[in-house]
Amino acid sequence: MGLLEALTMAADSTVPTGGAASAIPTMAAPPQAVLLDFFFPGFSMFSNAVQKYLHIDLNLYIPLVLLCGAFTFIWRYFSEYFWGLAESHLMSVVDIRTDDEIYNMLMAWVASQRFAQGARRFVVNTNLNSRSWFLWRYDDDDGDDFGGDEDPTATTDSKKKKALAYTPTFGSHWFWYKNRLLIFRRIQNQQQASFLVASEREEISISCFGRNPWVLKELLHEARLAYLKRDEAKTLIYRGTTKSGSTDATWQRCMARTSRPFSTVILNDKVKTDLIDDVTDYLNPATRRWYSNRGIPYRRGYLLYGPPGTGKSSLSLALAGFFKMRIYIVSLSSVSASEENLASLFAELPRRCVVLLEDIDTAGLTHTREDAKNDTPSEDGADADEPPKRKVNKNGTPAAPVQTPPIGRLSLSGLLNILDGVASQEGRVLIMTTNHLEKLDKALIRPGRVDMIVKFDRADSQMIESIFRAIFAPLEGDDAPPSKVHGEKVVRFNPEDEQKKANDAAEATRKRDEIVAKVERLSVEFSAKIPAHEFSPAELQGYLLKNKRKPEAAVEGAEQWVLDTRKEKKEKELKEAEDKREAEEKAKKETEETKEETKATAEATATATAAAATPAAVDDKTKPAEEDAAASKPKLEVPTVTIDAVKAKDDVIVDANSPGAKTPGGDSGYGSH
Ligand SMILES: Nc1ncnc2c1ncn2[C@@H]1O[C@H](COP(=O)(O)OP(=O)(O)OP(=O)(O)O)[C@@H](O)[C@H]1O
Repeated sequence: MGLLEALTMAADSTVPTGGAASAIPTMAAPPQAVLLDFFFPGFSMFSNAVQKYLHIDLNLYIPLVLLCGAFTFIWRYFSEYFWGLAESHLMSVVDIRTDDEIYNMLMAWVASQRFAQGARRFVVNTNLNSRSWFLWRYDDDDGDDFGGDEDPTATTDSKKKKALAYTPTFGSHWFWYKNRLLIFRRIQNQQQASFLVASEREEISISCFGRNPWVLKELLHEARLAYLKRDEAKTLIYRGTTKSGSTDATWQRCMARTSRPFSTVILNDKVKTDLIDDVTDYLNPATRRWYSNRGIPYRRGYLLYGPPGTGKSSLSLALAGFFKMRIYIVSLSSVSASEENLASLFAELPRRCVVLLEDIDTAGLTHTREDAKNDTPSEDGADADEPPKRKVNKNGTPAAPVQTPPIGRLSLSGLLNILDGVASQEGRVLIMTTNHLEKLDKALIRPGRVDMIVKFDRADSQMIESIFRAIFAPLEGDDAPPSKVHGEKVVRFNPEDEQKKANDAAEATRKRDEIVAKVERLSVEFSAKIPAHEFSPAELQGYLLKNKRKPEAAVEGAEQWVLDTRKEKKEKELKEAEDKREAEEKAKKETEETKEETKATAEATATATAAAATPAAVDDKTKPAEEDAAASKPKLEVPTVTIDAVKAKDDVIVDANSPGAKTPGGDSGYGSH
């Protein structure tokens, strides 16, 4: 017999169909059964069935069940209470914020621990970092290495990127660290805003027994060091941006690039050495003391100027990589570069870093706010907020026509305040870049703000040769043997193999020397075909990269490339000039149209005002005959309508003050008029 049938029969036996009789079993049922039936509908039916077929009286066990429930409840309540007491009085706890970089550091550390890898329930990620957007590292050159498992099916190249990281799931996880028992707790906070993704809603803490939190601090320190070690050979790049949907500016970590060696930036050797020496001296702790003893602000500024694509940004990145500093980049021509934003960005800068201010010749800095309002560019492009002596034309040349910046954008005085003001962090290396040195105000590049100016130029013949060599000369690691494939057998020592390896190495060196000699010869040929000081290194690099495995083809096609590029540039210039002319004409036309519209509106308003004043001022007898004629015309013309509207409005005002008077729009007085 099925359970369902048994239940039905039991129900039939306890619930007779008769009217008054149906009340008997219910009344006979013990009060505890009634109570249980109330909380668990159908319980008495179930217990009757059990008693009938299994001969077990569940009613006997009810007190036991209730006792267990009460005990569990009390246990939970008291354990939570005592645990809370213990936590607040006998334990040390560190809470980790998910919107801070320490979250990334700690999670990377946790993922590499045995307790995390052995967890039976865990969270798996390919990217461990906080989903808080400004900590999100979406563009790292190399994937993160968490010490997680590699995907055996992945190709060798993508293996690192696809590494999986395992972290314990929500709850408390106990582990040993330096012979101390610690608890890693991960809680999902449901009360936070629902639009936040899971990892933003989580709360993380680590606790230890004892009132001294030294072990927690040591753990955090270790996690931080391990995290920074991973980025050691990289240059961390931060960009100043505004959060989407907000006006607050903040630094967004956008990349961790393998540091660019200084040697790969082609520049006069002396300039490079001077620059490195200068920065080395500046970063020396003794120099800092020297500055502070003399009350001189401890800052150093560099100005890199030259045409686009000549290596200004590359040098800044190489410099940051060389000195193992983070680089913080803001483009002053970006929409978000307002005075407020820049001030808050500068206030957030760390103590030791490189700040790269790109495009400082941007419109707002060669053009004052006052000018922007009046739309009358200053004679020399200097800031009106500056003392008059700065307004004198600096180099005797007429200032280049400047774009009017939108009101509220960065002004020169604003930038100077930020660079010198309290918000500007001492100890940073400031690099400013521009394509137009002549546009800059002297105040911006005076010593103290800019201590060294480096000129970048289009490639001369030596640079052309160097660029050619940089692209085609074989470098260490260019053709490295493929890394060991998963599961490959370990090769045992064999003298014959060793001899073969030595021969191969000698052969490779000979071949390499041959290639170097060939590239050397071709670089001279290439340089002879490219006119000096006409093309930027970026343009040359672009051309050579198209033939990166065919140096001979690159040399062969050089003359044709020069002709094509010249033609292209000419066409581009013509098109730009044409576009500019069209834009100017359009703007002029629009201005004229606006002027005409304004004039027409002014005339209409004047006529309306005059007409409104006429009835009071003019005597009935002297009313011109045409006015009568006009009154008989249908009221369709614009000025007439305006007059009526004005009159009607006047009536409304008068009416509103005289009780009982009617207002236009019917008896109610409400409506549109
Ligand atoms: N002097 C140089 N040495 C080596 N590479 C260079 C040099 N100049 C330019 N390049 C190459 O050209 C590209 C663009 O260079 P980069 O961005 O540094 O130029 P830039 O002067 O900062 O340009 P812009 O003024 O437009 O910002 C890079 O890929 C870089 O490798």
